Amino acid sequence: MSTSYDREREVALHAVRKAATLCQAVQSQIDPSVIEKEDRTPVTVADFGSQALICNALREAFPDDPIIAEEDSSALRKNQGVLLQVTQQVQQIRSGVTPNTVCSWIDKGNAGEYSDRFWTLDPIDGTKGFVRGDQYAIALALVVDGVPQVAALACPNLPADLDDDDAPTGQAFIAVRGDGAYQVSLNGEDDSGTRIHTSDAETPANGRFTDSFVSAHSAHDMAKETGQRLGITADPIRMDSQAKYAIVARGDAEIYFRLPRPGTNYTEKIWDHAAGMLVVEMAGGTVTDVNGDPLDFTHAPLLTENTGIVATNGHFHDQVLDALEMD
Ligand SMILES: Nc1ncnc2c1ncn2[C@@H]1O[C@H](COP(=O)(O)O)[C@@H](OP(=O)(O)O)[C@H]1O
Ligand SMILES: [Mg+2]
Ligand SMILES: [Mg+2]
Ligand SMILES: [Mg+2]
Repeated sequence: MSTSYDREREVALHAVRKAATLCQAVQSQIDPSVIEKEDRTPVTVADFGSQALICNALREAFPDDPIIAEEDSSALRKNQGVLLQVTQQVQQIRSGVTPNTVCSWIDKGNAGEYSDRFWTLDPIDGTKGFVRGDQYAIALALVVDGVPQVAALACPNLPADLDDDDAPTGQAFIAVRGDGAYQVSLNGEDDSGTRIHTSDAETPANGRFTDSFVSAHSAHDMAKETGQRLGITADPIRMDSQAKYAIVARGDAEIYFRLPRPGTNYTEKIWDHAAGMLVVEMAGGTVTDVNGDPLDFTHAPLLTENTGIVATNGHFHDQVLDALEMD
């Protein structure tokens, strides 16, 4: 029996659109008040505000669904000035909300561990890009029995056409397993959007690959050498956030490499990949780790069974894995 996820799709799209409005308002300010977390990574007013709005929207629509999200309110409760800023931003969309309620909405995202049906949320993916004024994403996915089924990926700074400087920016990517992937204007009223497909290139040669803007997040040298072995001559498209999955899904690049840096053993987080992976798969692409294994979401919040990520247009995935020459 197939399950319809129409309501989940609608709620997810609406929630990421509202969160994007908040993020755009914060990004237009000069100082987005960065806090450093205990792991020394940055978080901003917009990360917290986005998580509060989306968790509340999910709480209202699906009160029984756990949410595994990146942020929690502990750093915020210790910083009343920033909490006030977050509350003011959330009030632009949900008037009258108090700081305490904002914190409780954020912490609705702290389900922490795997269950048969849960949402996973990255309220801002690519916070470093967000702070720089570059690409970032708001990434929400519903995972059922360990498999992402619904994805809403908002990319507020992504142009409709990467090669056109005048193209309008602000896209959302929506995918439901078995039902294709769609690009929807972030700021418009149309919820259906346009179906997207990965590139139809049958060989990687002369294609393009994308990897992280931040060299600490993925081995740039290894990606470049692998690209050269595959006959790719174009410069990599270095970009923050799951916007990388989006550009593979709509055919602007053939490959996304996220390669572990030698000597490090970082474990990827589910919210950095669940939504993007589903968008690529439903656009015709393939996503595995560097060993060719499928991403395993049953160890949420971490992808403990996987090492690195490779996403391709789906036409030469094995060839790309072979070229990686991982030992
Ligand atoms: N050493 C590391 N290796 C790989 N990914 C890392 C990392 N340190 C942090 N990250 C993750 O990389 C994400 C950003 O990816 P990208 O470089 O593709 O934009 C971050 O998401 P957040 O920005 O949501 O914290 C964070 O979860
Ligand atoms: Mg982070
Ligand atoms: Mg992230
Ligand atoms: Mg984040």
